[in-house]
Amino acid sequence: MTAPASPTTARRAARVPAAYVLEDGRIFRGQAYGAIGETFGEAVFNTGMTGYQETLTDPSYHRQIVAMTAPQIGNTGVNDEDPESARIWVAGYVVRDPSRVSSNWRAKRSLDEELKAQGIVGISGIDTRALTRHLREVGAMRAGIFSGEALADDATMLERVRQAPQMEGADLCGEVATDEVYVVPAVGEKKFTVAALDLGIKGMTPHRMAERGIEVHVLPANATAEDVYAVGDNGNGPDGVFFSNGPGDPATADGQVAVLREVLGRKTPFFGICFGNQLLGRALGFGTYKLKYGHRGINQPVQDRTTGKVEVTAHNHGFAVDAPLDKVSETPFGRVEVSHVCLNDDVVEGLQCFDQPAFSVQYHPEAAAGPHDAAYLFDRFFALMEGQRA
Ligand SMILES: NC(=O)CC[C@H](N)C(=O)O
Repeated sequence: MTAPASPTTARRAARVPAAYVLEDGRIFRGQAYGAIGETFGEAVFNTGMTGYQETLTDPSYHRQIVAMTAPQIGNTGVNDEDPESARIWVAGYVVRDPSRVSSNWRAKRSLDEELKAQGIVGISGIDTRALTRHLREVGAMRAGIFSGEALADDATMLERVRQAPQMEGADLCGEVATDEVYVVPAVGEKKFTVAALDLGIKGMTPHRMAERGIEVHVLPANATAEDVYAVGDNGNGPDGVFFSNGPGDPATADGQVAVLREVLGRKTPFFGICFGNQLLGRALGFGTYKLKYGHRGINQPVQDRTTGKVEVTAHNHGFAVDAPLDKVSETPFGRVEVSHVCLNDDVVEGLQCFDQPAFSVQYHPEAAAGPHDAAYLFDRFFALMEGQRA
């Protein structure tokens, strides 16, 4: 009779080799984590030390393979309260050291189990510092994770990665948004009604509005201006319009830009977050461009140029608005200023219209996960609607 395997031996036996293959030929080898198989997406990294559940379930990560720079992931397991949507959206997951123990009073299962249950292919045991430095130097690019039967010789895997679609030019918000309209009721007395275009909305966003007395009607990504103005009491249309975060290249979202131009033309109060900021930029006539490796994390310094204050903020974006920082721009919808800027790299992080009740930010005031410094932006939206009603 053989002695029972020690936990260490059992773990070793369970290890399945895996490879993380980048489009430029760099290969990291590790072990399968989560589901076994193959997956493709854009290689990006997230610097959050916490909030992995919110990251995994953020629809903006659709078609991206996310590497966590925090060395150990999974410590608090998975609960049923923190997801930002009904499923995990990342195309693949890359970690250094998966926690062997889930320890939290809210934990229902381990992260490994959750990744497996949702069929998310991941890899662990790779040098995520070297990976991140590489992506910072060379830029975000296509990648693939291969394990089990999918693990092949390097040339074959590389060829498969190079056949995957690029993020630039990808029109993805329709793939993650709701098909049906739904309503998030105001908490307490209802003060305003907002039509929110779901381009990949995170659950916390309507919640932040609802807790301020706003009833939020969440509309599919392909909603028309007519659909937007059908929201609200007595046929008067909504008190405000909101455009959410979302995956893909904002340059592809022509339909939504056309809707937004109609909203601006009617001077309805508007607030946009992330993808919504990029679309406000486009509606005003600015371009958007792909950043070298993007901003993804929960401690990015942003300056609110109207108050001079610096906020520590949550980010998840790979594209940005191309607007001048040093002057007020004249646009078909009046004067506009860059209201917020990232202090790491001077990327546009917010737009403020002067002749329109409209503004937007590139980062995440809903803070899920992340610091709450930017919560005042929901109050600004509320105040805009109050001003319009007065
Ligand atoms: N979180 C978002 O809304 C991301 C917007 C866009 N997909 C980008 O990567 O820049």
